[in-house]
Formats: sequence, structure tokens, C-alpha cells
Amino acid sequence: MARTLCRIFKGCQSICSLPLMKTRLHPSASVLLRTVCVRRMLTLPFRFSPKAQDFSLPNSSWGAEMRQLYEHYNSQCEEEMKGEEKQDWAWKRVPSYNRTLKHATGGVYLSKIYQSKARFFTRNIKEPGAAFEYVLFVSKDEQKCVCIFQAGHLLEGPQGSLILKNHATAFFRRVQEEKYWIRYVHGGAIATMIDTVTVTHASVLTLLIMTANLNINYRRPIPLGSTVLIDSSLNKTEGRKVLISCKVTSTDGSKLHTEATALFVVSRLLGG
Ligand SMILES: CCCCCCCC/C=C\CCCCCCCC(=O)SCCNC(=O)CCNC(=O)[C@H](O)C(C)(C)COP(=O)(O)OP(=O)(O)OC[C@H]1O[C@@H](n2cnc3c(N)ncnc32)[C@H](O)[C@@H]1OP(=O)(O)O
Repeated sequence: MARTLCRIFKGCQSICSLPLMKTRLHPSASVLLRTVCVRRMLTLPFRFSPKAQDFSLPNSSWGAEMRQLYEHYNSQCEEEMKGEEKQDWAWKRVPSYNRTLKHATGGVYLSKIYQSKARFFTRNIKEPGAAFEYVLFVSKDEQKCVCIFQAGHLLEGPQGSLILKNHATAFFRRVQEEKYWIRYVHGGAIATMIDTVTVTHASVLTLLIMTANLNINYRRPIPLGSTVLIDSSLNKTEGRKVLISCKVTSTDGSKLHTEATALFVVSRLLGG
């Protein structure tokens, strides 16, 4: 018992010594310190063990569209990193792990307590491409975040028909044929991705936040297996509140699938 408590204490000490934890907001938390945030983001990968698997890297399940978009944004990151001035990047890919606590330096003691069957919700399916396949990029000025999301078969929601209304007769004749049905992504899965993207965006701006409100309008269903873009933009910050809006569109931007606003509240620990 005493040894366990000692371990917990040491674990807390080492976690609190992370650069992340050293960052403090002004008590009012109304001013978001851009320079601090940029420095934090640039040092992000070093807080994690090199053994951790980064799930935001391409894998065999990625379709052509997903790869193409990844190359597009990733090349913008690389271009900026080629130069001597490493801080002058336009976009940065956000690494993604399935066990944040385990792989965060110093987090080992905490993860032992939870004996770590715990997995990050969007990264808890082993089979690549089966569920949430995504990669996030944040922009240099921290006002924008973009996510390329490929929705896997385990995210099945409602079913719909490929047949247009004016072809209804043909549709009813062939209603038995499976090929006339299409599966769409579950609304809860879409909400999860919106929460993930907007919370990541808000995390770039400040620390220790919670989603307080998520308001979603589903405009057009997302076909299962398809790739979409999730764009988030900062609306405003007000005291401890960070308001972000988000759109889910087709990859060419022509179809609006979902739009949302999210409110995050900074923890009282930081916000006073
Ligand atoms: C290179 C990149 C680097 C970044 C890398 C980062 C990676 C990150 C990636 C991955 C990690 C992400 C992990 C995923 C997590 C996903 C997010 C979630 O799922 S969070 C779980 C669901 N949310 C909850 O369980 C909250 C439960 N609610 C609460 O705990 C409290 O209600 C809380 C904290 C939200 C607020 O409580 P109070 O006591 O601190 O604050 P009060 O005084 O109530 O509110 C403060 C202000 O906010 C307004 N407010 C609060 N709730 C509101 C609401 N629902 N609607 C509108 N306004 C609200 C209030 O009216 C008040 O406004 P006035 O200051 O008076 O102007």
C-alpha cells in the first residue's frame, strides 16, 4: 500500500514536471498566449515515448482520396520544415495515440492505476480502417484545424437509397437488390469526430478543457467508407470559454454534410 502511494506520488511529480503542465494561463484566462501555444505544439512529439504508435500516419486501409489529401497537407508541413527556421510552419500534423497516459512521459504510474485496458475512444479498434481513420492538421496561426476522415464499416448508421425520387418506380421494382441500398455513417460517430477535431483545435489554444456544449446540424448523410473533410475555425474566446465552429464537407468542398458549434470551458484550475 505504502509502495503504491509512493509510486502515485512520484508519478504525479513527474507528470507535473512536463512542459505541458508548466504552462499557466493568466488567471482570467481571457488572453490566449499564442507564442506559448506554438512552442507547446512544436514540442508535442517529444512528450511521448518513441515506442508509441502514431495512428495518424498512412496505412493500407487508406483510400486514394485520403492519401491524396494527406499528401497535400503533409507536403505543406514538410515544406516549412525544410528551412532553417523550423517554427515557420504553415500546417502541422497532430500525432495521434491510443493510450495517451501510457505514452506520455511520466504518465506510467497513472496508467498503472487504471491498468490500462483504457484506450482512446477513436483509436480503440485494432483493424486499420475499420472505424475512425483520420489525420488532423493544425494551421500556423492556430485559427484553423482540418481533419481528413475516412469512415470505416464499424461506424454504420442508417441505410438509404441511391435511387433518386424520380426513379422511384424503378427503385420499388428492384428494391430487393442489395446494390440499391447504401449505408451511412452513424450520427454519433460524426459527433465523436466533430468533438475530437474541435477539442484538438481548442487544445492548441489552451490547456485542460472540457466540452460544455456541442450543437450539431446534420444536413446530408455521409456514405459509409467515404472520405470527408472536417474543418474547424475559432469563433471567439471569452474568459474561460472557447467557441469553435465546424463543418463536415465532401473532399472537394461541394457538399455540406454537417455543421456544428462547440463550446469548451477551461478548467477552473487554470482559469481561476
Ligand atoms: C499540436 C496539437 C496539440 C494539441 C494536442 C491535443 C490533443 C488533444 C487530443 C485529444 C484529447 C481529447 C480527448 C477527447 C475529449 C473529447 C472532449 C470530451 O468529450 S469532454 C467530455 C464531455 N464533457 C464533459 O463531461 C463536461 C461536463 N461538464 C463539466 O465538467 C462542467 O459543466 C464544465 C467544466 C463544462 C463547466 O463547469 P465550470 O463549473 O468549470 O464552469 P461554469 O461556471 O459552469 O461555466 C463557465 C462558463 O461556461 C458557460 N457554460 C457552461 N456550460 C455551458 C453550456 N452547456 N452551454 C452554454 N454555456 C455554458 C457558463 O454559463 C459560464 O459562462 P460565463 O462565464 O458565466 O459567461
